Amino acid sequence: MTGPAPLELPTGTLVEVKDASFSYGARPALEGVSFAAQAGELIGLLGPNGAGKSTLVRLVAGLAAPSRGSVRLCGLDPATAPRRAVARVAALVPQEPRAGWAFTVRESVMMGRAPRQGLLGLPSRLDLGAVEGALQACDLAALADRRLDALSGGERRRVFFARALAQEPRVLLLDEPTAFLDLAHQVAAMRMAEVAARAGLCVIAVLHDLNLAAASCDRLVVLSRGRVVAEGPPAAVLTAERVREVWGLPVWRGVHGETGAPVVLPTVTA
Ligand SMILES: Nc1ncnc2c1ncn2[C@@H]1O[C@H](COP(=O)(O)OP(=O)(O)OP(=O)(O)O)[C@@H](O)[C@H]1O
Repeated sequence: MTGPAPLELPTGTLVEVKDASFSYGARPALEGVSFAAQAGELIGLLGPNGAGKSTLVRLVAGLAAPSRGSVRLCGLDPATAPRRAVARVAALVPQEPRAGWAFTVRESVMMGRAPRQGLLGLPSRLDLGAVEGALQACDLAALADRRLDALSGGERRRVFFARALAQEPRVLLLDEPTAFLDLAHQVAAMRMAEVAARAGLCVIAVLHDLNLAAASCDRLVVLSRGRVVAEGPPAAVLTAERVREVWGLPVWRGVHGETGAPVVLPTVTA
């Protein structure tokens, strides 16, 4: 990665969710979920609509607290730790990030530095370097002075990714990083996630494209109705039986001739 490297790379388990449950009012969204994620791993979080993927990401980011069980993020309880402390270890790119449309790309990426800046918010050399590194890593240098409202949807998603990188997190949480992207940019987004993981970050990405997830991720975690129903390497997790069970869809399951990754294709049309 040409972007900013964390100063001290942690190793081992960075995210640990133990027996966590969460409900929105009376409606359970997660029930007894356990999983752990390590530094250097790219994990794909899969499951049908409403399975609880975004809710799990919100628990890991500390935006909600489990009603039962526990969540640890780099040794912190993310729901009760100071937000600045959480933001120094984890960056979340939500499905629909909030954005100030009048800001330029560079200014938006600089916002990722907020958890590391002093009270006056004046950018240091480190801040400027991190921002330039993130702009380069996300191929945004040529767009740096454009306003966000003058970008395409796909370009804007790259800005949010760059803002998260500029934050220099240990854990990168990506909620549907490939949504609304064309095929080439979907692949580019997953490549950026892979590069971040190879640089030592723990990357957890919510994904709907099973084939893209299988081609990119080290490990897949499948949620269904608020529970983890499978976890492991893509080839072990993405069987035709499991896809039929979890997504309710019969599929042909093959293996990519060049990469060896599993490939699934629906065998029925709507
Ligand atoms: N703010 C909310 N208030 C009430 N219920 C909610 C809220 N957000 C999510 N839910 C419910 O919680 C469950 C899990 O939702 P969640 O968004 O975590 O699923 P998801 O797997 O991310 O789905 P999708 O793939 O559609 O984004 C769903 O039944 C959803 O309707």
